[in-house]
Amino acid sequence: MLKIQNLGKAYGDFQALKNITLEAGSGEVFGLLGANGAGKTTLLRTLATLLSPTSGTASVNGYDIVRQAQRVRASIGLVNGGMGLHDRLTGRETLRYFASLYGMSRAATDGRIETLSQQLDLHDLLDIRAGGFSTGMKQKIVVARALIHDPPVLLLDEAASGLDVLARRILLDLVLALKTRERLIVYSTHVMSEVEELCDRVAVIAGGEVLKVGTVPELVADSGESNLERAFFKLLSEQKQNQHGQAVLRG
Ligand SMILES: Nc1ncnc2c1ncn2[C@@H]1O[C@H](COP(=O)(O)OP(=O)(O)OP(=O)(O)O)[C@@H](O)[C@H]1O
Repeated sequence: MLKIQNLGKAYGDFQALKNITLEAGSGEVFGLLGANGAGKTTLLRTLATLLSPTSGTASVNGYDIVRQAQRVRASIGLVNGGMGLHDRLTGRETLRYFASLYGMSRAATDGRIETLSQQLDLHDLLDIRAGGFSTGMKQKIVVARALIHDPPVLLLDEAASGLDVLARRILLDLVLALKTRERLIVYSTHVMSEVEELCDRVAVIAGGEVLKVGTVPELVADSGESNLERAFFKLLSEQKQNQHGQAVLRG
């Protein structure tokens, strides 16, 4: 479902992603765990074909992110921090508008809205204008909007950041509700508890590199530490020591 091989992305001289190699399959919630600036957004935006890689390859749902960008876009839903809702449109109008961008018929759209409404409990907000939504309601419609075309891959980039405690709970419950055998969910965050609750496997990312991939229990056990946060910081300090060692060797 997702295959990334030696993917690199440079902004000018700055290498934001370095040789990322990862695989994830349908049915998984796959976490990208990293501090601010680790490269999570760059990676997700590259997979979403919004940025071009400068080296390596990746495929999403079997489609190459460079050569088959249109097909990749049809295969993904992307949720990032920004809500970007139009205050004057109701929930239903928002979803219909996005469905029209995907070329969906009215019948297919209304069927899909009904399915999403049941899955994500949207009943209360379909016929209210977004201007009157709570943050939690907005979050629900933003996730529904990303899923209107029923993509097999959902990319969530720090989707819970900036949400109040209630909206955050709604988002995490949505992710759990959306987990099906047919769908891959990639969930980027810097929050350990979100990874512990949601993710089947996680890639720890720092300085544009993947430091380790595994389940939370595997990462904790391999580190010899007592929890994910400690395991995470140990990986980061090992990376720093390696970089320091390499710098010394280079003289
Ligand atoms: N357009 C850009 N030009 C130059 N450098 C950039 C650009 N976008 C991001 N960067 C740099 O690339 C690195 C990775 O940024 P990125 O936003 O991908 O990280 P992140 O893990 O998503 O962090 P955050 O959660 O803060 O967004 C950072 O050092 C950032 O400053």
